[in-house]
Amino acid sequence: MPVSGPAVVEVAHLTVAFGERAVLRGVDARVGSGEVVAVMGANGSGKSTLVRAVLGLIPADAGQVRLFDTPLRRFRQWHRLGYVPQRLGAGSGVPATVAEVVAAGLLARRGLLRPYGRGRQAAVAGALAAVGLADRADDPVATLSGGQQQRTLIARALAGGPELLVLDEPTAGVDAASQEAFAAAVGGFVDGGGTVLVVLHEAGPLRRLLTRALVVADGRVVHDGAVPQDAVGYDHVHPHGPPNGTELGR
Ligand SMILES: Nc1ncnc2c1ncn2[C@@H]1O[C@H](COP(=O)(O)OP(=O)(O)OP(=O)(O)O)[C@@H](O)[C@H]1O
Repeated sequence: MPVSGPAVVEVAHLTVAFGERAVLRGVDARVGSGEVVAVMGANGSGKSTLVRAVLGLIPADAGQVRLFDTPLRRFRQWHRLGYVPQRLGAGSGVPATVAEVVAAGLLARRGLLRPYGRGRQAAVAGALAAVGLADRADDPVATLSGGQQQRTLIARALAGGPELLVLDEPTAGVDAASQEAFAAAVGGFVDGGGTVLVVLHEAGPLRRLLTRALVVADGRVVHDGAVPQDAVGYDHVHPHGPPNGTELGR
């Protein structure tokens, strides 16, 4: 693989267990500046756990995570990251508009943008335009389709002007129009020099943007390199190979 830019995410020997059950078993991974890296693998293989541990949302049992060359425990520059979780917490009961949800993405920028200032409004409008939802700004988010709600979350992540976007299965169950709008928004982010770490079942509309794929199986990275042609996962991932630590296609 070509050497990428300075490390944005570095993971070494990362181990996470829930109770007795090890879900990540010594994962090593690196995402360089400007890369668009997919994390692929079967249901339950540990993909979400990996990105959540990278973000410090769940504690690691062993190993190290560095973000922007800083150990996770000392990392404070959260405005440099945008995170889109698997889905909008449904049923929060808060009747927020699309613009309000997106504005929440600016909270990490507190102090840089005044609450109701023009800079803030422009950041919200720009992020909504990037995902093709400019005309829905004032609608309650609950009235949007699932795909449009997912785009709202991406706009929220983009609004703060992050350098790294972390996306967890952003296109799962999303209609084709939203998938294309999503791919265009990520493409614009990447063209502007952004770095992306994205959990995916299949490359789908992001394929042209992906620079590399990490395939996770049973808590280990079993492939780090070219993006697989087919949906990865299920039981056919490398069924005849050695049980762990092996790279596909070499
Ligand atoms: N908070 C938790 N407590 C206990 N077990 C968990 C927790 N989070 C995840 N797990 C378990 O860890 C394993 C890996 O889950 P994870 O969500 O990382 O998988 P995934 O590869 O992202 O799967 P999917 O493709 O279905 O989203 C699963 O067996 C899951 O049940």
